Amino acid sequence: MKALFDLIKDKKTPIIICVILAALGSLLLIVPFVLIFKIVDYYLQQGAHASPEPLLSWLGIAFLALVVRYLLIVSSFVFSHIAAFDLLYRIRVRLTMHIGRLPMGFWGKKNSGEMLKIVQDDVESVEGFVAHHFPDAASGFTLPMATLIYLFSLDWRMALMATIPLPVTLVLLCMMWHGILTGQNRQELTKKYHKAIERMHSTMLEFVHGMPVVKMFNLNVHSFKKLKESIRTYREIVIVWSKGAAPYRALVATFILGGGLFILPMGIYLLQTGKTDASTIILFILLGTGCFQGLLKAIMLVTRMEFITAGIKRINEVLAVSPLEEPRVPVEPKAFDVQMHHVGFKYDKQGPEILKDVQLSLPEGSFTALVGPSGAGKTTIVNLMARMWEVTNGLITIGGIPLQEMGTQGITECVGTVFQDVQMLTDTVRENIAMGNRRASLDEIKSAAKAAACHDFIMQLPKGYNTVIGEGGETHLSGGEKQRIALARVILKDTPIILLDEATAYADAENETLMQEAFSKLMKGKTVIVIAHRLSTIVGADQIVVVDQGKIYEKGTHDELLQLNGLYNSMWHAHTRAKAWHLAQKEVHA
Ligand SMILES: Nc1ncnc2c1ncn2[C@@H]1O[C@H](COP(=O)(O)OP(=O)(O)OP(=O)(O)O)[C@@H](O)[C@H]1O
Repeated sequence: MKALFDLIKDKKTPIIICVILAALGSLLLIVPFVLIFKIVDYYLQQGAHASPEPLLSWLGIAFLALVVRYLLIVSSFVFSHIAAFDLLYRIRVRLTMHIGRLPMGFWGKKNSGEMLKIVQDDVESVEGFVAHHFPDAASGFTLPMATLIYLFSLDWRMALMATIPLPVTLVLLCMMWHGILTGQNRQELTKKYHKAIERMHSTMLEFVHGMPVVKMFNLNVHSFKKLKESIRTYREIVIVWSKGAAPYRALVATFILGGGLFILPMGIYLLQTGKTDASTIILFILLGTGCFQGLLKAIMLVTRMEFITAGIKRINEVLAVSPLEEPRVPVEPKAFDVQMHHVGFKYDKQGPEILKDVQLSLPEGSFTALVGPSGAGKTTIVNLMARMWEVTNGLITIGGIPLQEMGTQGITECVGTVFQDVQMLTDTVRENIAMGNRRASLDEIKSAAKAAACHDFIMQLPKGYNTVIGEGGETHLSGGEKQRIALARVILKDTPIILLDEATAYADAENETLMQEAFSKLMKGKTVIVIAHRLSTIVGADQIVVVDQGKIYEKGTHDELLQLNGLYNSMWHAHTRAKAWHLAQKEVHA
C-alpha cells in the first residue's frame, strides 16, 4: 500500500475529492431505505386512515436523494479518471525518461518483454486501480460503516447480529491469502503470474521481430511452440489462481449477502418480547443486506491489491536503479584528445574481464584504427568512449576532462558515432538526419546527405526527404542506405570527435568508395577512431592499435607494425592473400 501512496502522492487533491464525493454519494443510498422504513411504519400504524400525502413527499425525497447520489458518483468517477490518466501519463513519462538515463548494463539484466510489461501493464494496473477502485473502496467502506452506526442507534442487539458476516469474511480472506485448505501460496502464485506475462510478451516480441530468421530457417513450428507454451503457462496459472480464490469469494459473497438471516432470529425474538416492531426488523434486513453489498466489492479489492502492489514494486524497482551519474556543473573540454588511463571493464560484476588495463592516447585531430580478432574488445573500447557503459576501473578523458565530469549532454555534443547496428526512428528521412542537429535547415540536411552519398537514393524515395522510414515506415532501407543516413547525421552534427564502428560493413564496392571519400572529408581535423576489418582502408592511419583478448597488443603506424612481425603483420598478410584470391576469382569469371 505504501508503494501505491508513494506513487500517487503528487495527485492527492483529485483523489481526495473523488473519495469524498464517492463516500457522500454512497451515504445517500441509506435515504431510500430509511424512507421505505418510514412508509411501512406509517402505513402499519395508520392502517386504512393513512393519507397519501406523506407517501408522496417521502417518495419525492427518496428520488431526489438518488438523483444527487447519481451526480456525486458521476463527479467522483470524473475526478478519479482525471487523476488516473494524469498518473498514467506521469508514471510513463517518468519511467521512460529514467530508462533513457540508465546505463546500457541495465538492458543486459532486463529483457524487452519484462520492460514492456512494466511500462504497459503494470502502469495501467495503477491507472485502473485509481480510476475505478478508489471510488469503489470509498463507497464500499463508508456505506457499511454509516449503516452500522445508524443501526446501532436503533437497536444494538439486531445491529450486533448484522455485523456477524464481517469477522467471518476477514477470517476467510486470511485463509485464502495463506492458502489454508487450498495449499496455495498466493504471493508465490502472484510472482509466477507476472513472470508468465513477461515470458509471453518476450516470446511474442521474439516471434514478431525474429520472423525473417523464422522464415529463412523454417523455424515456424519451433517458434510457434515456444509462443504457444508461454500462452499455455499463463493460462494455467490464471486457472490455478481463480480456482484457489473462487470458493473463498463465493463464501464471502454468501455470508455478506445472506446477512439478513442472522438478523431475523434476533428480530423475531425482540418482536415476541415486545422490544421492537415489524417495520424496524424490515429496515434492519433491508439495510443489513443492501448496504453490505458495497463492502463485498471493497473486500474483493483487497484481493486485487496483491496484483497491483506487485506491479508497483516492479515500477519502483526500475525507478530505483541509479542512472548514470551526472555532474552538477558539467565541465566543457577545451581540447579534443581522448585518453584511456588503465581502463578495465566487465559487462557484469560476476562476468569475465573484457578489457584489462587499457592505456590509449588519441591525440587531437589524429586518425586511429582499432584492429584485432573478433571478440577482442574493439567495440567495447569505442562504446566506453561514448560512455554507453561506465568503466569498471581507470578513467577516460576528453581534453583532460573525465567523461563523468562532462555529463551525457557534453559528451554527445563532442562525440559523433556511426555504429554497426544503425537505428532509424519511425520518422521522415529529413528528421532522421536532423537528429544530428535539430536546428539544421533543409539545405544543410541536403548537403550533409550529399556528403554522405545518400542524396541520390533519398530523391528516388516516394516522398524524397519527407518519406517515413524506420519500423512501419513507407519504405524499407538496405543496411548500406541506413549506414549512409547515419553518416549524414554525424556530418550534420559536426563533432570534433568521431567514432566509427564497421561503418562500411554493408556498403558495396561503389558505395564503399563514395563512403570512404565522405569519411575522408568528415575526418579532416577531427579526432577519429575507426574499427575496420578491411585493413587496406586504414593503412594511412596515424596509429593502428591491435587489440587482442581485451588488451592492447601492439600499436604504431602500418609500417612500424609490419616491422614488428607480430599479430598485425600476420593479419595484414592474411588480408593481402584474401584480396589476391578475390582478384584471381574475378579474372577467372571475366
Ligand atoms: N552487452 C554485452 N554483455 C556481455 N558481454 C558482452 C556484451 N557485448 C560484448 N560482450 C563480450 O565482450 C567481448 C568483446 O566484445 P566486442 O564486441 O567488444 O568485441 P569486438 O572486438 O568488437 O568483436 P567483433 O569484431 O566481432 O565485433 C566478447 O567476448 C563479447 O562476447
